[in-house]
Amino acid sequence: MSSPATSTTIHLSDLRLDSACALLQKGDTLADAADPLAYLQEMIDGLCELSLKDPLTGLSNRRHFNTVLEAEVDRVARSGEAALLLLIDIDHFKSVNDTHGHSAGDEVLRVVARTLQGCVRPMDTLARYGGEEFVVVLPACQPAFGEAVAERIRRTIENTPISISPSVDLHVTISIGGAFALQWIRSTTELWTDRADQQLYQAKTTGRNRLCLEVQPESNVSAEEKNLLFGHLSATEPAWIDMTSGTVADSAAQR
Ligand SMILES: Nc1nc2c(ncn2[C@@H]2O[C@H](COP(=O)(O)OP(=O)(O)OP(=O)(O)O)[C@@H](O)[C@H]2O)c(=O)[nH]1
Repeated sequence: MSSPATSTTIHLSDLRLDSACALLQKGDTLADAADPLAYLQEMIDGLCELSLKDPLTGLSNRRHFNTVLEAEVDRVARSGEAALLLLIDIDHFKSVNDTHGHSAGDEVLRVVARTLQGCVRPMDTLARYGGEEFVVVLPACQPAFGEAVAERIRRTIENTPISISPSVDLHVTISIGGAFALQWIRSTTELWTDRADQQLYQAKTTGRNRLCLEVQPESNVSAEEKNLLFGHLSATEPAWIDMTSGTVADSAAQR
């Protein structure tokens, strides 16, 4: 990590908890900085970012993703809107590491992450779930749209060359498993993720480089029951935007 006396820029990739603690304990180091308050603020911002982001790819990390997914489960239970969860796993990634080395593997992960980010909407949350696995939650996502997006993601990765050296371009494929949230029902992030994971397993075992989406489960809640469950909320809730059509709708009319 560069000395604060010479530079106030935090290099996140260099930031380690022990070095951050050492800096905080060393009062004279901060006093030497050109602007100790700005330096400290920058360090706090950097630590916050570290706690939310995966350092290799810059995507959200699994912890942050779980928080977003919890909120989405709540939203779907209240609004009955469709939402899709996709688990995305690079096929035979171990052989990339084994054949080309770990740093080539890291580059593949960075390029896949960037490419995936380009395939989803700003309102979607994409994260690195671990190792060579990524996850994305798509709020306000009707089944036909979800399938089209997932297939576009699969095809885009397949067609993206990944340069790991001046003379070597790699192509990788991904398997995708997806499941829609249970509308009107307060489920859990674990159950939702498990359903998507079963689909990913299906995609892997039936040949890889494919997409398996669970058929969206029918809601058993009748219109009358929805009114009983949520009718009392409509008087206090503001109008909201239907993200699928872009129209502003009265929340009561959606139920
Ligand atoms: N370069 C690199 N490799 C990683 C990282 N995290 C996990 N891996 C590697 O990812 C590989 C995952 O291998 P497997 O779980 O066998 O999966 P796979 O080879 O993709 O096979 P399938 O998923 O069945 O298609 C392992 O070799 C891990 O070491 C990372 O951050 N960087």
